[in-house]
Amino acid sequence: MPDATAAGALPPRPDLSRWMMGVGFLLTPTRFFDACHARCGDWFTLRPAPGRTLVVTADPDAVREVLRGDPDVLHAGAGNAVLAPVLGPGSTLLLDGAEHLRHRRMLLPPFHGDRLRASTAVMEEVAARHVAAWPRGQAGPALPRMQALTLEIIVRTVFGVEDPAHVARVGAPLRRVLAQVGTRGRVVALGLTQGRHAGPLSPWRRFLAARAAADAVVTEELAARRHAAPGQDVLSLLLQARDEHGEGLTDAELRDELMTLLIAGHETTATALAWTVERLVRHPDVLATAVAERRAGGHAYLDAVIRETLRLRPVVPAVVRQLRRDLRLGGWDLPAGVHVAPSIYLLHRRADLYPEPLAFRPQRFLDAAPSSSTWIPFGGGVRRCLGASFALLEMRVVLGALLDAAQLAPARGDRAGEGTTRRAITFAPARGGRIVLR
Ligand code: HEM
Repeated sequence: MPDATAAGALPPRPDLSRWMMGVGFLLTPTRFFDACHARCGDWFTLRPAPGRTLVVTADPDAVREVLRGDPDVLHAGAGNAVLAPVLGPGSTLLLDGAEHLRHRRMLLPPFHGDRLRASTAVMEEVAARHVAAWPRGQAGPALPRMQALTLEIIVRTVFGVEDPAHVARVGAPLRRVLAQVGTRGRVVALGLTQGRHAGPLSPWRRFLAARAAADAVVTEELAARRHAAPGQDVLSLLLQARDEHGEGLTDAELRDELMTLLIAGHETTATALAWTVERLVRHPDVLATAVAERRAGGHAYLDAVIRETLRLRPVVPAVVRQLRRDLRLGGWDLPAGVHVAPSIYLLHRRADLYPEPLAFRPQRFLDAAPSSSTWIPFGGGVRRCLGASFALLEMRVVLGALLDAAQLAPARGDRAGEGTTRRAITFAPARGGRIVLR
């Protein structure tokens, strides 16, 4: 659908310089969104790329309406089109309508109920082994360590493989794809060279080569599994899953879904874990309470720490929906084609929803469970992250293993909180969550 250009109907555009509009969005994203909010309030319009109109909102009523609205009018798949080069067109994240529901129904069961509980043993074993091997007494970023750990968990959960060499053979090409979008500079370079006919060393061509290598490994695993006896892993369950017409997913669809689960399923969780330790080492009282609770065998406070981190440092800063027809929202008549983006980042920082919103205070979530309309790090409605329960359990297990095995401290001279950097579509700690383990 062509994007809308009917500017008159749209919320204001922030009066920021062209440079700030382009570079701020990519390089200093939280400062950029704070500046837009300060200038325009809860609604503003951005043009992040030619022909793309993004209406950002932090208005709680509108956010609720968008997340719970008619999925045939509010297309999330079209809104996520930017992910297509990495995930492929058959990814749940990129589908809409009946096809989206068909895929989602088949993907959900492995990540819930008994199946989810069965994943705990893998999470515990991997977490304890990785944490034991992390260097002691030396400052370093938590993020790469968390990425290696969550990658092993998701590869083992999805493919049911245990042999370390096999896990590495599947995991390494996936990390190489993500490395292509892993820094601010690379995101900018990729955007500038995307789709252009350039030499083999151009960022876009290098990205395509990395993706082809990852594709090849996933396709190979898939082919091998089609001929093997089914196990309890996610791929075995997906191979057996059938829709209401008795049809399963094709190989091309399965490939894209596996890519989605592997990538969406570990990079986000690793970043959330890095933010959690970044926050914990700067709040010794919170850290001490979490350790004491762990020794007493509980996890309610640790869960609240995780929820508070996801509130204040959401890994995915916004969800996006493209309008398939004109829609009135928050008093604005938005034309079909526009992209509407409920801002998770701005919503979570509203003083009317969270008193003293910038304070890191896990207690908020001990007194009351998070509300599904004001705490939305996993999005919402029929598009809510289908790995949310998996991610929350994994975070509890990994942080628990960390608190059991080591004392956490901030790196020397590193008392101030870390800023935010953009890694592809995620917001990550600027220095990777630097900590020292003792
Ligand atoms: C802390 C970790 C995670 C965060 C913050 C996160 C966040 C999100 C968000 C914001 C969305 C979009 C929701 C919307 O548009 O309303 C999403 C969708 C999705 N996530 Fe996650 N996610 C995480 C972990 C995971 C894991 C572990 C998996 C898989 C094992 C996963 C798989 C997916 C999938 C398949 C979708 C698409 C759902 C759909 O469109 O129906 N995510 N996630």
